[in-house]
Amino acid sequence: MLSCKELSVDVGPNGPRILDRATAQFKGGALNAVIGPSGCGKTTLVKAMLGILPSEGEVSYAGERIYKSSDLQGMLSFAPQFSIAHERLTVNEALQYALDLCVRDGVVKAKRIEEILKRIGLDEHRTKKVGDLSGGQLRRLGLGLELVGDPQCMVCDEVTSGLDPKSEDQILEVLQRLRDEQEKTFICIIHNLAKLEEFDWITVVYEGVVIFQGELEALNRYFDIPDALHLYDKLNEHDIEYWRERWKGSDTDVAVHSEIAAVKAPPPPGPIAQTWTLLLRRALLFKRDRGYWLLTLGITIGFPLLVTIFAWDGIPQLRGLSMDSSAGFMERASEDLRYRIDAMEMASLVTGLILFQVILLTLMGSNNGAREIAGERQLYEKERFAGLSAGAYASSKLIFASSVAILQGLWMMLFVRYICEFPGVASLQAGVLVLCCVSMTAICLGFSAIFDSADKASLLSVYLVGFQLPLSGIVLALPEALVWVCRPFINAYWGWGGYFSSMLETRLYDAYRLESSEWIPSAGLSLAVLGLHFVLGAVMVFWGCQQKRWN
Ligand SMILES: Nc1ncnc2c1ncn2[C@@H]1O[C@H](COP(=O)(O)OP(=O)(O)OP(=O)(O)O)[C@@H](O)[C@H]1O
Repeated sequence: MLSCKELSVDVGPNGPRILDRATAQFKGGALNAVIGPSGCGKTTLVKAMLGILPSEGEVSYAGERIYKSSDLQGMLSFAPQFSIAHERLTVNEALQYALDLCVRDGVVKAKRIEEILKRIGLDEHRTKKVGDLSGGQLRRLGLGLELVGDPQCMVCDEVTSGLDPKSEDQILEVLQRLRDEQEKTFICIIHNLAKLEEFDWITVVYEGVVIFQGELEALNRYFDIPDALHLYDKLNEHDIEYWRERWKGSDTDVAVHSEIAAVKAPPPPGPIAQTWTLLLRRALLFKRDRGYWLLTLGITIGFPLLVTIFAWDGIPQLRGLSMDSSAGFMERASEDLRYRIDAMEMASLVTGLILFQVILLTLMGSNNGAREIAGERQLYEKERFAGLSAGAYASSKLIFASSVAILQGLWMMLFVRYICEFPGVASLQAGVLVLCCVSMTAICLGFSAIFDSADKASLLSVYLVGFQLPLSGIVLALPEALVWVCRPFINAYWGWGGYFSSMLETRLYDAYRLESSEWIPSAGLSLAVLGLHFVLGAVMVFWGCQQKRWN
């Protein structure tokens, strides 16, 4: 079934070799165990075979060479060390969404979900939230999630580790029944050597090298031990070179299994159907995550309120200045010193208020995007391995986060404009504020797709927001040489400029011009630059989602 030849994994170009010329063959329609002391390279071996880790050497499945993970799609599934599913979904929902991402045919899906629930013994727990399951139930759900695509072969990393004996037996029973009734192949990394008699074929890995393959009896004979529990003591008696050479020179024939033909499941649904499924699941998870939606709602409503609080004292004068530009205004301003000072103060208040709106929108953008992908990266990697398209995933994240950002930008514009009676072209202001929030959301989503840790992505997003004010050069003067190095990348500058330009035909704009003659970008240019920021963010999201980020 699955086999590898001279497979090696190095950590980085000059790093240590953590898998060294491993050669192994796993048995089809059987329970295969992979054992070895902790840290010996079991996970590395299976991940290298599945194309999850870059490696040198050959991998084959049913006699066909495998070059990348996607070559195994529809034939093999992988259950990583820690079962992963969204904690806020019920067992039924987790399985249903996994099926929707993996299987096209509605009748097959309805039948399969019932079969899986019964097989993994979670039928009566189908309405329980994943987060409320016990360790054993969680592992069984993990298995159920691997079964949705009906793969011929399943690789399970420590599917029984850390479980009580009863739960361990339950899981092994599920695997054995699947082997006997459906000829499924399992390759399981296990730690409990007392359970080896339940397995048909055993692979021993030691210090990154495969040093034995065979049945339990042959293992006991080969290592000259009374039972498998003595294996690790025996391994310690010699160094790795001894064991490597002994296995190389041994006449044990591992090519004993007749090759089973590959069976490939039908292709998964197309990217549009997968995007739709992911959007539905994201909306449900958003609704269930009370803390997150309360925070999002809180900042969406609270931030515009904050802006108007800061505007409060100046609102009466603001209203006086906000009418359309009328003839004689400039003349009057230049004659009347008092009026001129008032106008300049108003212009500086408005500058601050616009900047404040824009900065708060970038903060909302960082909240929308920074944790979105990195926070569920392992789940995504697992679903991608099972057939989820990276493009569908990236699109669903962009659509969902941008929808939230559009609402936030619109609400900020409407609320502040109404309370402060800001003049200017409403559609331009809405466009600029919405795009400010959406583009920052996309950039932070990009960080979330590029970095493997949600904390790193959040930290970078917070720094980016923190630098908006000083690097925009609006309130604090930037050194001349830096102005046009920084500004093209500073969301807040274009948000501010675009908004200010929407007031071109008003007294406020003229009042600002009394104080400053600096160039202000037009609303059109600002919208174009913010649009480019969004495109950059979207490219980062698509590129980041294409990369492999397994733990
Ligand atoms: N990215 C990495 N960088 C450096 N060392 C690594 C990396 N990944 C794994 N290793 C090292 O390679 C060795 C094999 O790791 P692996 O996870 O394959 O072991 P394992 O046998 O599955 O361990 P366990 O049974 O404890 O899960 C370990 O010493 C581990 O520290």
